Amino acid sequence: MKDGAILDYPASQGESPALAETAPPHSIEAEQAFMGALLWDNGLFDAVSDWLAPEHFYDPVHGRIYRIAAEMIGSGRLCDGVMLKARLEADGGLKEIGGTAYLAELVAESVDAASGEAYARLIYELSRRRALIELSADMAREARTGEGEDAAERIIETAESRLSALCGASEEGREAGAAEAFDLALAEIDNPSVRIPTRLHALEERMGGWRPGGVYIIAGRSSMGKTALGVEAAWRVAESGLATVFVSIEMPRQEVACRIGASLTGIQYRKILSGQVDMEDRRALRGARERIAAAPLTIMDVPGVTVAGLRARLRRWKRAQLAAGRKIGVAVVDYLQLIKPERDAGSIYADVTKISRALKPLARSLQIPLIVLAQLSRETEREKDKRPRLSHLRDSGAIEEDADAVLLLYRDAYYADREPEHDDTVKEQDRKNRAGSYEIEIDVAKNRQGAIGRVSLWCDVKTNQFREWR
Ligand SMILES: Nc1ncnc2c1ncn2[C@@H]1O[C@H](COP(=O)(O)OP(=O)(O)OP(=O)(O)O)[C@@H](O)[C@H]1O
Repeated sequence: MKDGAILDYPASQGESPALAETAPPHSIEAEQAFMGALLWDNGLFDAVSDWLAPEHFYDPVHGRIYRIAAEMIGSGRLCDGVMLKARLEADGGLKEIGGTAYLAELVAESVDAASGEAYARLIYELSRRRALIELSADMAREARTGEGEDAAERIIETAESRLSALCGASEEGREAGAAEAFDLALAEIDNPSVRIPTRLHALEERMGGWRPGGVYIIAGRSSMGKTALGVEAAWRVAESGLATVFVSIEMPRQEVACRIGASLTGIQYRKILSGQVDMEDRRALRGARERIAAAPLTIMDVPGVTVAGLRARLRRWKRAQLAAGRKIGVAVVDYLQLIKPERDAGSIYADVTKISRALKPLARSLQIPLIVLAQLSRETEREKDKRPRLSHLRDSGAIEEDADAVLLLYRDAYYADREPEHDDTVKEQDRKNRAGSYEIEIDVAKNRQGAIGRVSLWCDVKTNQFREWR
C-alpha cells in the first residue's frame, strides 16, 4: 500500500478528524488495501473466507463490495474491477459505493495476496474490538436502567453468551490433517484420564467413562429413579476429587444435598427433609456433612433456566473451578424438559427438539461430559411390557439424535407395587417378590462408545443408595 494513504474516499463516507478520534478502532486503509488485493488476486478469498465476513468491515461500502465479491468468487466467477463494475451497474449499486473512480482506485491500490491476508486479519481483529466496545456499552446501559430482581443475572447471561459468540468465532473451523486428528484419538487411548470414570462397574464396562464433550441422556418415566441415578453419578465423580456440578431445575438444592446425605448414612431422605431423625441419625448426618464438604460438588438450583443461562452458569462454574486448581468432572442437569425455551418454537415437541439440539454444542464448547436427565411420556406405559425404548424418547422430541449415549431406566418394583393383588397365592407371592426388589435396569439403548445392552444395579430409592447388582 502507498504509505498508508487513504484513497479518495466517497464524500458521504468521509471521516472528519474529530470523528476519527472518537470513532471505534478501525482502519479504512487496511480495508481499502485488502479490497484492492482481493480484486487483483481472487485466490486471496480462499485464505480468508472461513472467518472474514462482510459485517467485519467498518465501512459499509467495503462490506457491500466484499459481499458481492464473495458471491461472485464463491460461484466460480472472476471478480476484478471490470467485472465488479459490470455487476454493480447491473443492480444500480455503483453510485452508492462512490462510482467508477473509487473502484478504479481500489484496483490501483493492489497489494500482494500475503499482505492482503495480513490486512484481513487486522480488519477482523478491529471488528472484534468494536464488538467488545459495543458489548460493554450495552452492559453499562442495561446495568443503569435494568429493572426487576434478576436484572443483573439477565445482563450477565446475555453478556456471557455474546462474549462466547465472539470467542466461538475465532475457534470455529479448526482444522487438522487426518493423521493429526488420529493422533488425538490415539492420545485418548493412551491417556484414559481423558475419560471420567463413572465408578459404577456395570456402567463403566459399557460406557468406558464419561467423555468431555459427550452428552449422556438418562431417561425414564416419572419415579423410575432418574434423579437418584443423576445424583449418584455426580456424587461418585465428585468424591473422586473432580469438580462436579448438579444443576437442579426441579428441586431446591437442599433436597439434592439431602439425597447425598441419605446415600451416605442410609437414612431415608424424606425423613431427613421432614426432620424425622433421632440423635443417632443426627450424629451420622454430621459425619456425612464432613464427607460432603470434602468433595468439590456444586449444586445449583435454577428454576426456569434457558440453554443460554445454563451455558453462562456452567462457563462461570468451570472458570472458577480451574482457577481454584481443580480438575473438571461432570455436569448433571435435572431435567431436560424443564429447560425453558428461549423463544416458543410452536409445540412442546419442537421446544424439546430445539433444546436437545443445543446440548451437544454446549457440551463440546465447555469440554465437559453433560449428563442430562429426561422425562418420558406416558406412552411408555400403554404396552404390557412397560420397559422404555428409544422410540419413546423420539415421541418426546429428537432427544437422542445428538446424544453420545442414552440410558433408559426401569424399575419393575414400581409397577409390581401398583398391580392389583392376585387371588392366586403363587402369583401374589411373585408380585410381592417383584415389588420388594431393589433392581434398577439400565438399558444402554444408544452408545457411541461401546456396546448397547441392559445392565442392572442395586438401588434403594428411599435412601438414594446404589451398589453393583449381585
Ligand atoms: N420413603 C419413601 N418411601 C417410598 N417411596 C419413596 C420414598 N422415598 C422416595 N421414594 C420413591 O423413590 C422414587 C425416587 O425416584 P426419583 O425421584 O429419583 O425418580 P425420578 O425418575 O427422578 O422421578 P421424578 O421425575 O418423579 O422426580 C420415587 O418413586 C419416590 O416416590
